[in-house]
Amino acid sequence: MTMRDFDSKDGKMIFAGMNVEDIAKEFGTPCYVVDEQRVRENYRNVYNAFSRYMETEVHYACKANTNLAVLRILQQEGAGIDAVSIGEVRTCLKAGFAPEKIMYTGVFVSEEELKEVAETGVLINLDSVSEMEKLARIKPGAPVSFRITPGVGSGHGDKVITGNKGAKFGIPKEHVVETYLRAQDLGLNPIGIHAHIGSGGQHVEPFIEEAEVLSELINQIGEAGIQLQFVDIGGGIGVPYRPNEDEMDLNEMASEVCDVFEQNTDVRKIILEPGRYIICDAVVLLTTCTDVKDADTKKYVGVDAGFNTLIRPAMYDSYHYIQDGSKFGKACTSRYDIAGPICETGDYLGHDRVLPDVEEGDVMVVYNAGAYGFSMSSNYNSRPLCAEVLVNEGKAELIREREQVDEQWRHQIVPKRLQ
Ligand SMILES: Cc1ncc(COP(=O)(O)O)c(C=O)c1O
Ligand SMILES: N[C@@H](CCCC[NH3+])C(=O)O
Repeated sequence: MTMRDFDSKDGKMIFAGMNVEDIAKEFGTPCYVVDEQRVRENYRNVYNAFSRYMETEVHYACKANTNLAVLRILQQEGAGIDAVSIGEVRTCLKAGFAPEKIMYTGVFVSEEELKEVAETGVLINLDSVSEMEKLARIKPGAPVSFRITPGVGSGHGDKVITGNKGAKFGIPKEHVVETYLRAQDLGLNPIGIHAHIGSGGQHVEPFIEEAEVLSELINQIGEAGIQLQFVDIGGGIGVPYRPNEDEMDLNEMASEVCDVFEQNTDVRKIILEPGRYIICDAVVLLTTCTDVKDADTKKYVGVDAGFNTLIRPAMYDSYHYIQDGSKFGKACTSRYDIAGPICETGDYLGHDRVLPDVEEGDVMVVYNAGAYGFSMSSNYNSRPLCAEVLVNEGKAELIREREQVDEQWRHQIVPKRLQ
């Protein structure tokens, strides 16, 4: 499979059965639009690929997108949750996830946050020795697992690789066994092991290497007298962002990774934490062309979404395919940079894109916008956070209202003497 693409009708793009221009007209732009059925399919793909081989739990990494409606859909599907903050834990509890379905994996966690998380009853996946010692005081006897640093990394760029030696995440693999024994001495109950090698990996091999490292550690921990109930290989499954890019073979990944655990360990339960794979291609960002500018050396399509709305191109130089949803399938005649309304030269959504003759008012569609799109958006330049819309069976519903400018003043205080 390659990148997901869409149908057209009368020159307009059809997303999940709806004309993107109609959605833009009804809800305004910029707005993120979620295809409910695709979220469900993506979840089922991961679950079905792995559950053929091992007892499987898919914990959606909700940092990718924490919209409550998206969380409800995944809760209905039977997903669990990977949460990184007390905010994410509370949001998922609000969405209806039972505490037993949520695993918390923080990094550099404050004692205050750890206490709050412990009170909710979710499983805590410890990231450091200090966090372990704190939790042993806060919640004696608590079941725990540990995030380990496997020395294997993979991802779409350096900024999102997490499993390499020296990374800020996890317990270095050389100290894993002593840490499990210490946890036991402190009265904690270690029941699992976890690693996450990075985000956006497109190759199976690093996941196999990760499984090999985890298997070796599971055995060493077993020899030290601690039998673990599950192995969690984290998230990181990439998706194609470019039209001809191939998808990583999920079935091959599942078969090879599970084979490593089955051949080498007694652990029969696997947890996965995909964020991107579940939500990325289920969402498009709609943004309206506000201006077409000829700037000597290049032409710009100016749009109403900048890096305040989608930061990935500016932050990681990430590629997002972009089409003119108002002239979908029409002959491409010009080359443009697509740039937003933020007062920074680095504010762009795409460089050098060949498109039909774009006109003001056209609805531009940014593909694969579901993962780390809205969840990384900001108020920079005092721009309100955008709307989110859910589409199902040809009907669109608002799932997040567009923020208003005055809502940005809510938490600010001007001292009396300055009033
Ligand atoms: C611990 C953990 N699990 C899962 C994920 C989800 O990663 P992805 O969205 O690439 O699947 C992340 C983010 O990189 C993470 O830090
Ligand atoms: N935010 C990154 C992925 C990192 C995930 C969190 N560890 C992205 O947009 O690709």
